[in-house]
Amino acid sequence: MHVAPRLFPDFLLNTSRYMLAVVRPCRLPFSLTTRLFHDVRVYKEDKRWPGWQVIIGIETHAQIKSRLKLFSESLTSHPDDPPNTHVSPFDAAFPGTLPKLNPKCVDLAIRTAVALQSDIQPRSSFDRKHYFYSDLPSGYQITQQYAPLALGGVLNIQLPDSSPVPVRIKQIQLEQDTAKSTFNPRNLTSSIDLNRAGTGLMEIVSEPDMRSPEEAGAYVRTLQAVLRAIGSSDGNMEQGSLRCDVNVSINRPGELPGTRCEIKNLNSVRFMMAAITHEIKRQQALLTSSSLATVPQETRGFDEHTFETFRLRSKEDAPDYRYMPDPNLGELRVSQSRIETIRSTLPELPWHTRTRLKSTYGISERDVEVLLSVDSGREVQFDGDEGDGGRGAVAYFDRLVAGNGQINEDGKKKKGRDPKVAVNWMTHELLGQLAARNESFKDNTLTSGQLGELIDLVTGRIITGTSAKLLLRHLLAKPSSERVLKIAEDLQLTALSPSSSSCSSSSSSQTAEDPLFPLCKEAIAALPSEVAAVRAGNKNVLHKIVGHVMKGSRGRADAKRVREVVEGLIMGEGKQ
Ligand SMILES: Nc1ncnc2c1ncn2[C@@H]1O[C@H](COP(=O)(O)OP(=O)(O)OP(=O)(O)O)[C@@H](O)[C@H]1O
Ligand SMILES: [Mg+2]
Ligand SMILES: [Mg+2]
Repeated sequence: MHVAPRLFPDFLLNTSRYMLAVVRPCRLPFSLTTRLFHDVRVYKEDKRWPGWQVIIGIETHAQIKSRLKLFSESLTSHPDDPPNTHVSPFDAAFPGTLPKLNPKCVDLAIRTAVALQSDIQPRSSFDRKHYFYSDLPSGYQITQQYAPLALGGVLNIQLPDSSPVPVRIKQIQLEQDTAKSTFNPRNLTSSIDLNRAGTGLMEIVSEPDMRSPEEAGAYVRTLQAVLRAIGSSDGNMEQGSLRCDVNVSINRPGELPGTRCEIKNLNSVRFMMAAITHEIKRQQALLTSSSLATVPQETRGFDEHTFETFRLRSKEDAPDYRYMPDPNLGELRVSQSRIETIRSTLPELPWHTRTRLKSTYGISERDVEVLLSVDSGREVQFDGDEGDGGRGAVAYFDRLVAGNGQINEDGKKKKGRDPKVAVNWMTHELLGQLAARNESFKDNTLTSGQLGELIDLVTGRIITGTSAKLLLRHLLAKPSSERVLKIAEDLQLTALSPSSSSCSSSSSSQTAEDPLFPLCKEAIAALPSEVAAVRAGNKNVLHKIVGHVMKGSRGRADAKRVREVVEGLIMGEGKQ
C-alpha cells in the first residue's frame, strides 16, 4: 500500500462550487434513490403487520482491532482504561498536529472488504465531516464520504427453516471514532474522555435488503461472526466496538419504498430488533391514521426502558456537515498485490466453517452456533502468522477432536476423539464452568490437549464423569502444565475400580483388593430390606444400593461397575 500526495483533477481544485457539482451526485438525493429502487426480494406477508412490506438497511460502525489509532501513534484503549490515558496531541486536536495513516487499520478494513466480496478501490480518499460537539475536539471527523475504500459486496444470512438471504453491501469506508462525553445532571457538567477519539472505524453500509427484525438481527450476528473470524474487529456490541444505525421504512407491497427513519446507535441485537419492531408499528399507525398521512424522514433514538423509539431530529434539522476533502491526507492507493497478500491470509469464513463442522463432525446446529459465537479474542497477525496459535473456539475444537500432539504410551499418535463427546465437554462443561467463573472463552487457560486428556480419562473409565467435572473446575482455578492424570491421582479423583486387567471380567473378578468391594459390602449391610427385594427379583431396587455406594465414594466410583459388583455380591451370597 502506498499513500500518495492527493492529486485532484484541476476542475476539482478550481472552485469549490464546481467541486460540489461534480462530487455531490455520487450520493443520490433520497427521492431519486426511491425512484430508482428495484426490489430484490419477493414480498412475503408477515402476520404481525399484514399488508405492509418492511424495508431495512443497516449502517454498522465496527472498531478496527488495531493496536494504534487510525491517524496517530496513540494506542487504542479498552472501555475500562482510566480516562484520557490514550491520547496523542493529534487526538486532542492540538494546533500543528498532522494525521498519519496507520497501515494496519487499512489492512484490516481491506480484510473485511475481501471477506464481504467487496470491490476494493485502487484509489480512495478522506474527507472532513464538520459538526460541533464536545466529543469532537477538532470540530470535524475524518471519513470517506466521496471515495470510500470499497464498494459493493454481499453477506449471506441464514434464518432457521428458510433459504439464505443475500444482503448486498453498499460500501465500506474508513473513519475516526469520536471521544466519549458523559453528562452529569447533578452538577450540569460534561466529562470528556479522549481515549476513544481517533480510533479507526469501518462503516459498513448495507443495501436496504432486509425485510424483518429477525433478518436484521441475523445480519448483525453474521457480520459480527465474520469480523471476529477474520480478526478485524472485536464486534462486541456491549462494549461499543460494534454499533448500528438502523434505517426502517414500510410500504404497500408492489409500491415504492416508504420514507426511512434512521434509529441511531443501537448497541445490542436485542435492542435493535425491539427498536425495529416498535418503529414498524409506529409508522404503520401513522400511515393508517389518515389517507394523507406520511412518515416524516427523521433520525430517532431508542429508549431501552420503554422499548420505544423517539424523535431526535427531522431531516429539515439535519446538520449541514460541510464535507470537504481533507487537505492533510493524500489519496489512498491500494495495489492489487496487497489485496492478494491479504486474501491469502484470510482464515476459513464462518459460513464455510458452519458447513464443515456439520458435514465433517455431524454435530448439531446448536453446537455449531455456540462454537461460532464464542468470542475467541484472537488477535490476527499478518503475513501468514496466526499469532497465538489459533486459540479460537473452532480451532480449539478441531484440535480437541483430532487429538493433535497426543501421543499414546506406545509412541503412536492418538486416534481422533468422538466429536459429539468432545463438543459436549467443550460447550457444556468447559464453557459452563468458565461462565460460572464469570469468564469468557478468551480467558480459558486449559489447553485442548489437557481437555482432551480429561475426556480420554473419562472414556477410559480412569475417572468418572462426576470426578472429571470436579477436576475441570480445579484445572480452571489452578492452571497447571502437569499431566491431567497426575493431577487426578494427586487429588485422589481416579475412579475406585480394580486395575484394568481385573476390570475386564465381570463379577468373578471381585477380590478384596478391589477398592469398590468394601464400599459395596458396607452398602449391602446397611440396606438389608433392599437386598432382600433384589434377591426376590426386584432389580430396580439395585439403584438405591448403587446410589449408596456412589455417595460413599464421593463420585469416584463408576456406577456401571458398582452395579456389577453389588449384583455379584448379593446374588453370590444368596446362593451360598
Ligand atoms: N427506503 C429505505 N428503507 C430502509 N432503509 C433504507 C431505505 N433507503 C435506503 N436505506 C438504507 O439507509 C442507509 C443509508 O445509509 P448511508 O450511509 O448511505 O446514508 P445516510 O444515512 O444518509 O448517511 P450517514 O452516514 O450520515 O448516516 C443504507 O443502509 C440503506 O440501505
Ligand atoms: Mg452512513
Ligand atoms: Mg445513516
